[in-house]
Amino acid sequence: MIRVKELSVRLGGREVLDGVDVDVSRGEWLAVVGPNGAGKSTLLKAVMGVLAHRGEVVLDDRRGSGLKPRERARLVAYAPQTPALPPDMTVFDYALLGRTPYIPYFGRESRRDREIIAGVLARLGLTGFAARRVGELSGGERQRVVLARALAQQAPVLLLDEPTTALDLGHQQQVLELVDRLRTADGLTVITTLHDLTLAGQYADTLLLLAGGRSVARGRPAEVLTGALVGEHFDARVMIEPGPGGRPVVHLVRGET
Ligand SMILES: Nc1ncnc2c1ncn2[C@@H]1O[C@H](COP(=O)(O)OP(=O)(O)OP(=O)(O)O)[C@@H](O)[C@H]1O
Repeated sequence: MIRVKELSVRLGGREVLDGVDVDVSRGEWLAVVGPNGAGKSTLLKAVMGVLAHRGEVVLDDRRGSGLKPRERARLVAYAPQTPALPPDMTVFDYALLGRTPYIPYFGRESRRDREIIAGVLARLGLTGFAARRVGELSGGERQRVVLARALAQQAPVLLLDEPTTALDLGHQQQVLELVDRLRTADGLTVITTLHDLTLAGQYADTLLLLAGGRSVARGRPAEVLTGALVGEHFDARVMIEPGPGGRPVVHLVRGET
């Protein structure tokens, strides 16, 4: 579904991604993990086609560079880490922007578009927020609204940049479970960046560990979340043990005092 070959991105005179390969099958969930500045967001932006890059991005057998904006928006939905939100827009109208690729030029949204938005808001626990202005929301509420816009696109590929950072424990679980349900029910292909390594290991099929713009490990959660790899690339002292379903749980270990 997504094939990335030899992807390199140069920003500020520096290679921030350097020859990265990614293969994600239809219905697969890939979590991109790595330390701050590793290039995770850059990878998502390049796959989304909003950053100049070298190398090849193929989405559903089509070269990413050949897609027109509306075609791309029907194929890939992207929820950025820190989007600029128009503060006076209502939650409903902001989520409705996700339907733009389906609304005719100079046309209006259909009743079906409005039903889809109502459904997405309900699934994210946002029904009561529909008439609120996005500038008046908390960080976690805003994050769910950004996700609502992406889900409203009903694209077969979902790129989520740190979808849970501002969310409390329950909402983290709600959002990741929802993405997982959509993936299994509708066959969505998902790439998320995630700082929480335990969550990444619990939900994703495959992990890609980036460090310094390069791919340093790729595989099943237990193959990537090892003490050696996490210790080396995050410069962290951790204890890793098998959790639910044998998937690893990563604990930070306090140093000697
Ligand atoms: N517009 C830019 N100009 C110059 N350098 C940039 C630009 N955007 C990003 N970078 C640099 O590229 C590197 C990769 O950034 P990126 O946002 O992809 O990292 P990340 O892995 O997502 O980090 P984090 O975990 O902190 O979100 C960083 O060193 C960053 O400073």
